[in-house]
Amino acid sequence: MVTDQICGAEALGRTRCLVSLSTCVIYNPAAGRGKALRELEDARKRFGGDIELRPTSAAGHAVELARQAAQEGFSRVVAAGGDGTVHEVANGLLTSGRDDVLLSTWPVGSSCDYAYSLGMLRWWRERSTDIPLDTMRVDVGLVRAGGRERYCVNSFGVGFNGMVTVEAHKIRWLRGLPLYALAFLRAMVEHFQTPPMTVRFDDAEGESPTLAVSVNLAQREGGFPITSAARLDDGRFDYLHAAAMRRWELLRYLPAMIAGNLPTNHPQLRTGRCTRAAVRAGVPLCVHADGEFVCRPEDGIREVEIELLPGRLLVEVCRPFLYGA
Ligand SMILES: Nc1ncnc2c1ncn2[C@@H]1O[C@H](COP(=O)(O)OP(=O)(O)OP(=O)(O)O)[C@@H](O)[C@H]1O
Repeated sequence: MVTDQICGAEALGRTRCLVSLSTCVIYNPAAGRGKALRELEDARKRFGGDIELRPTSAAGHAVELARQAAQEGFSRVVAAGGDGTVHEVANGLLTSGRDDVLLSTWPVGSSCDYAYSLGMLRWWRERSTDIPLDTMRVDVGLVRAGGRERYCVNSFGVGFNGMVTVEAHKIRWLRGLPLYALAFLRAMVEHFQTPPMTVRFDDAEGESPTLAVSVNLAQREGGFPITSAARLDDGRFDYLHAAAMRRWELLRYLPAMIAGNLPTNHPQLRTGRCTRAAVRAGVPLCVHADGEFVCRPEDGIREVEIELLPGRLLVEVCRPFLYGA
């Protein structure tokens, strides 16, 4: 039951609150490699205590908690954690039957790529209590693979990118970009392969050896700004298709990936925009959506597709810091 709760923005005093919002914070105590709890204690002091805090008890639980919060009538649901928590909370809201619930982010996770594009990461880190927050309707992706269906809000990766996620989940002692850079190097050693794949962007289909396919709504994937021109509400995915690359080339381009300036004229690096994409392979695929597994090779799934749903989600943004400005 929602009572008289104070919205986080109102509790900031000088910060403008758009409407009187009832706020439920869903937090992942495991996020940020266990450092989330400390940051949340800090947040409690910053935002005041009159916000409903609900912890997750296991992976996947945030989906259920978010759906429940929307159905109980909360008007704002905060995902406090990393991209995995945002992914789950977004999936809960998008399957709740309500499209007017505001998704906000308290980025206490490891990489927080979505919060980066929303401007919320810098807002959070700078403790920018006098900068007003705003709302924005953004696009989401609907992913289908082997009878599974789920929403994605930030990034979608097939092949090598999925294997980087496998390695990132094994590393407990790093956070953010260093974590994903190490996971990248490990994946390069352990899982480098370029099997033939049939890749379709809208109606253009082609078959080629493929290292990785990224189809992103936002700018960063695993901390790397590989689709840095992406806009959250432009009705398009930004994609990067890394075809028949060699190991040494991948290593050579790591600094460019970190800096967000991959070459635009490399014959094996194809970029563009689309509203639908599909990948089919002769080998089982490793696929992530927002850093969470859609499928791993052991699932035996060889086909995956993603479709853009324009303006499906209402999110809280910090406009001065939008897109990492
Ligand atoms: N109570 C919990 N116990 C263990 N794992 C959990 C719990 N709640 C959520 N999880 C899982 O923890 C994983 C990591 O969460 P999250 O992505 O939010 O943090 P992170 O990995 O630190 O951040 P990022 O994805 O931005 O690098 C997710 O797969 C999520 O499902």
